[in-house]
Amino acid sequence: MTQSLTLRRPDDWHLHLRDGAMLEGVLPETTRHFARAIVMPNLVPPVVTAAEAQAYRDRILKALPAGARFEPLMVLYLTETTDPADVRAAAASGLVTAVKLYPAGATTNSASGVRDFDRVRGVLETMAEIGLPLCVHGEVTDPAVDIFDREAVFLDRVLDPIRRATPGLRVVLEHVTTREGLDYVRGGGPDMAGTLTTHHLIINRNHILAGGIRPHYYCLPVAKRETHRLALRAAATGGEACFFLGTDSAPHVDAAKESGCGCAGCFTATNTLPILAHVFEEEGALDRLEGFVSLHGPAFYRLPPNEERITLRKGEALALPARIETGAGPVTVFDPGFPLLWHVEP
Ligand SMILES: NC(=O)N[C@@H](CC(=O)O)C(=O)O
Ligand SMILES: [Zn+2]
Ligand SMILES: [Zn+2]
Repeated sequence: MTQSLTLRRPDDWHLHLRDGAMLEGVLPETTRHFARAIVMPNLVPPVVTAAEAQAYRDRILKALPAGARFEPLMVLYLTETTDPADVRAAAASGLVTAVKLYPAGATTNSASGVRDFDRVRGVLETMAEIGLPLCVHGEVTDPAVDIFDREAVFLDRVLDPIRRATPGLRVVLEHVTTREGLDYVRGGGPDMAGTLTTHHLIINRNHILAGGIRPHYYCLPVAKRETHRLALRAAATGGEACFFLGTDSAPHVDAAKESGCGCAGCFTATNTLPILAHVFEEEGALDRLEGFVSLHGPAFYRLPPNEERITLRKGEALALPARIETGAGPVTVFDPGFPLLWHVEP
């Protein structure tokens, strides 16, 4: 029985760090285990221009805990007025690693996102030309579409037309939650990838709604039926290079989650690796964990994998805090519902 596992240091290909006191509070939770992260730009106001990405990057580096080696990979928030020349320059200088598409109104802080996809055609063509990936929040916002169907409908109505109109565009379908999404990524060829979150491997929609409403399990895209969760687990643990970890760790203070209109987002930075080791062990796939957390992502983003190693060891159940205290307020850590026997060696 495997009791310890050494891997290249992982990266997180979809992370929310926020800003200010929240950034300071959550950043150590990620830098403890991860070498790099794709940092989502949905701040208020959003990170739209290269100059804004540079300033945000500086704030992240300033907030790093002493001794931490961590590289934030910056992302521009795509708006209908984004300037293709600014995107081109930001990519050429190495400042940005991707551009993020939020359909306007789809999720937290997405009001400045895209309504009319014809208006971003020039930016997308530039990105296809220079090979800069587009990270996509894949849900339609049409109020007539049931919230559980919004990802599947997005593939047909929005993503497929965009990809057909923009040959060569490299796309990451973020936080895939459905079989339809998985199959779309699998069929998309070498320019298509998908990130999978930690929490969608653990919860289905019953966990949110049965026996009482659980605001800390509410995120977008919302968790789907059990059949989808099982398909996500198979994709994560199956060794397919088109799938890799993007935790979508999305901190909100408890008061904003435990509310009459609670915010979407699960905070998983603290315990993602112990949870994933548990899942991969359950699936008899511990030998594939390194691919999922440390190799497939860099390969898609055309970056070298990390040289540093971490060791996971199985032992006594971890006593992790149920919430972390930040200067912005307490943030509840995602509860996987089982004891965590794997821990990352310090
Ligand atoms: N995933 C979430 O439920 N929330 C994210 C936004 C997002 O990634 O869609 C957030 O910023 O809080
Ligand atoms: Zn999203
Ligand atoms: Zn996110």
